[in-house]
Amino acid sequence: MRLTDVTAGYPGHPVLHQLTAEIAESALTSVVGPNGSGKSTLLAVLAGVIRPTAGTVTREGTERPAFVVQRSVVSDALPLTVRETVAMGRWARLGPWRRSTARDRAAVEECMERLGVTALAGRRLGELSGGQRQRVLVAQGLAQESDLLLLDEPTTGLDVDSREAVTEVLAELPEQGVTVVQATHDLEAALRSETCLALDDGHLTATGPPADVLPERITCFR
Ligand SMILES: Nc1ncnc2c1ncn2[C@@H]1O[C@H](COP(=O)(O)OP(=O)(O)OP(=O)(O)O)[C@@H](O)[C@H]1O
Repeated sequence: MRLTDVTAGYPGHPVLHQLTAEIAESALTSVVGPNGSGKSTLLAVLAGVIRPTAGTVTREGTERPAFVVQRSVVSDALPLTVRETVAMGRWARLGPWRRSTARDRAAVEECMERLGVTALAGRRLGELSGGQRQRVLVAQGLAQESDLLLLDEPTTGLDVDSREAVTEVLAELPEQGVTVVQATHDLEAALRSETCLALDDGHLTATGPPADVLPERITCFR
């Protein structure tokens, strides 16, 4: 996936400025940088949610990207159970009658299992703690089985065990042919990635292996 001279943002507020970057296929990439540097905006551009006002984004895959947003974006009032929320990840794959198959149901159970939320399957999303909800959203993203998984701060606010579990799952996906891009303030998670893209004020300031990119940017992590 390649971005060439991409300028993008919000009406009257450009955030990314002529950004050129390459995202390796079947690899885990972390986007790092201070608050407001444009990480979420970059993910939204990669997801196709925000269209660049200039420049181009090219990608080989044709599958719809799976985009896991920050948990704060999801309303507490949604009357959905955990299982129903994860099953929403299958919607794009359902046939014309919107009927789920045994394969769909198995994928939902497997993703809940991988994220350790099976015991919560019947609970309403609004009743969960922030960390539990975060894991459910990651499970929904996995259930889409896209070849491109984009995640906005997937480990923020998780306890140590949950953080490690999510980081482990994300690190395994590239072996299965999935390109994973996460925006993160989690140093451990960034260290597990193959490549880091560092943003500052909408500009790409560094790109390369974590050992090269992270030491000078340690203040971006909390
Ligand atoms: N919906 C919006 N409308 C207008 N401006 C926005 C909107 N969302 C974000 N911005 C602005 O765009 C800039 C980049 O925000 P973005 O959320 O991409 O940063 P970020 O690096 O993800 O930050 P954080 O680490 O705090 O999540 C900020 O100046 C922010 O105020």
